[in-house]
Amino acid sequence: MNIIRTDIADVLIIEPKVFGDARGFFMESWNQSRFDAAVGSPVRFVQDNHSRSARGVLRGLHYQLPPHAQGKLVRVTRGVVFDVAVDLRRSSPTLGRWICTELSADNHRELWIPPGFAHGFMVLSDSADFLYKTTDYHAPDCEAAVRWDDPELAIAWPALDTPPLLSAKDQQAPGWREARLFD
Ligand SMILES: Cc1cn([C@H]2C[C@H](O)[C@@H](COP(=O)(O)OP(=O)(O)O[C@H]3O[C@@H](C)C(=O)[C@@H](O)[C@H]3O)O2)c(=O)[nH]c1=O
Repeated sequence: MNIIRTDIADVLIIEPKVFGDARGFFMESWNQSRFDAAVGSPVRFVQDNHSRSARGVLRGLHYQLPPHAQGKLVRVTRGVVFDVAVDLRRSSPTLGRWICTELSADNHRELWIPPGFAHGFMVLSDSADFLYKTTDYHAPDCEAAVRWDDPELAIAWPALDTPPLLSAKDQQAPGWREARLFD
């Protein structure tokens, strides 16, 4: 597997080794010892999630606060998404900065987003299956969100021909200035 360090410390792009043959392909989508070595410390995942979304759906920007902050290892098994992680760590030199990458069934890329980040994605294909592992359980009382289009964050979302489709919750998400940060 190939590890790409990003401009934000601790956020990693992972490219698994893909073995293609006449039948199709094989890859290890997660290998604990290699993954832990790349991250530099042991990571314990407790939940696997799968969502399906149509073109133009935007989910985000989401996070859970302590004591149920989540690290997420995210990937796409059908379609293409534009994926974003925003640094919410108060003491980080990159607080308020974001990184983005395209994740697709074809590029097999995975993104490791440690605890302390908001995460979201926009679907660029007709449909996308989004799979991710999390380091803590879903805890509705700890859920938080930041507006996807906050002007201060200025995330360079791809332009689509229609406005993105958001959940009611995401339409009411607070702006960056009101966002709860991680100490
Ligand atoms: C996230 C989650 C949701 N749910 C339920 C709650 C709700 O009824 C339904 C849909 O939830 P949401 O609208 O929050 O789903 P969604 O907007 O897909 O939320 C996800 O968005 C991406 C960007 C993330 O980073 C994830 O951590 C998660 O927040 O699923 C669970 O049961 N377990 C979970 O872990």
